[in-house]
Amino acid sequence: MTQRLIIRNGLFAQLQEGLAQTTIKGYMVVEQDRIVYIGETLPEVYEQGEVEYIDGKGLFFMPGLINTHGHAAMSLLRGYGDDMVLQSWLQEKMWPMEAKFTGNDVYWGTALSVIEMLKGGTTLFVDMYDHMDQVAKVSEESGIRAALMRGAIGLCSEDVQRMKLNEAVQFAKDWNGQANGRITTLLAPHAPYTCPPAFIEKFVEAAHELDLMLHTHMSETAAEVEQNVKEYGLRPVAHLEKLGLFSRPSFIAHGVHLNDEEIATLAKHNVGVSHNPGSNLKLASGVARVVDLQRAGVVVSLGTDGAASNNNLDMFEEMRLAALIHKGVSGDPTAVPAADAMRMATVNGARTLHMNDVGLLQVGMKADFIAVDIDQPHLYPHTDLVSHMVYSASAKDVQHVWVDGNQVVKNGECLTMDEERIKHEAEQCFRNLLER
Ligand SMILES: CSC[C@H]1O[C@@H](n2cnc3c(O)ncnc32)[C@H](O)[C@@H]1O
Ligand SMILES: [Zn+2]
Repeated sequence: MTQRLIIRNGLFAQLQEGLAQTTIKGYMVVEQDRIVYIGETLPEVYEQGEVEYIDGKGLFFMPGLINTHGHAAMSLLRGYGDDMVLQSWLQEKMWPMEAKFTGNDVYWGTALSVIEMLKGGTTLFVDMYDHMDQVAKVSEESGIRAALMRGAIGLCSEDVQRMKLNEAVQFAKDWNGQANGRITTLLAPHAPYTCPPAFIEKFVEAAHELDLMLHTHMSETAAEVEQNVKEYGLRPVAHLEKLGLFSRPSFIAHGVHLNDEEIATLAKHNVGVSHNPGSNLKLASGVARVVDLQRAGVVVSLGTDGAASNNNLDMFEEMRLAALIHKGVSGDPTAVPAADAMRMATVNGARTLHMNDVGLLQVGMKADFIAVDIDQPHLYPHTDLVSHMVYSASAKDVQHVWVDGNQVVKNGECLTMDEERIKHEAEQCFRNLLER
């Protein structure tokens, strides 16, 4: 028997570039894990057999948000190191605490982030961390879609580097395609300033062998660019290009400090950029050249980074920041219009990850979508709902969430995770970390 869901009286976001309208009023039909119909009227054939109906009145349906860069377990360190620049934040606050993290800490920290993300409308998240089996386990149990990788910092002996590479490869092999295809794996040398060139080359080699994408932090701060030039005689883009990183499908996090030539190189190799405006502002790293990147043809998506540098995982806030700051820095009010910001948080995330069946409400796509409660004072009048999602809404307005055709959030409550238990365990983990 086909499991069919029909949403009627709904307003559905249409973000395909070049379309005249940004919403359709009417019906959406989902069968199993796919969208099979969207339109103003409902063909009779869909009403036959067993059907679950949802009344979409007062709801705005849009693709699930795609968070293309983060470290979920870092939610345990939210508020632990505020108001610092990247290098001292990492060296003085994050790394000493992370060195004490166990698998149990990563499990509960990740669960805390995943429930925040699901309740806030994120249906696919990218995660780079350690103890990745725990991250995969949370992803499998919660029903979220995930692109996961063991991040490797190479500031250690060659033996430890080898161990980290093996772990990264083993994790990628074990989990790729698991959870009914909801988990995808990648490889991730952490950054050019934490990974010696030979170590990065080994990741590139492994990515070729296993046919995996690569992801890394790059050009986040001016100091990092300067250090790269001093150490290797090249800016980070040329350095990573020389090491072959862009010979694989890849995307970088941040890309704040890029010159014109570097932007052209990223475009040439089809390297995506995960723009993390909240984290870049909080760590005082700067503002990425998003308009120039887009003009050059680079796919720009949005990420939150970890909750310790953001300090939440609200992708609505990232859309709003992206739409606002580039107007501010350019003096051009047309920079990053609302529909562009929403594309960055949805379909561009999918393109960044080379996934062609998520990110849009379109026939044939996976049923990863969310319903936002638009019957709220801050979302009236219903002039332009795409504009409202970017400039006025927040994670708190998300009412229902589906991933892979399964409802995971209903009336604002996560159906797949035990919120009270997660909050309790995460608090315990943090207290225990302080004492260890
Ligand atoms: C090796 S796992 C990931 C590693 O990345 C660190 N991290 C978190 N946020 C950032 C950032 O903005 N730039 C660089 N590195 C970051 C995190 O603390 C983990 O150690
Ligand atoms: Zn990061």
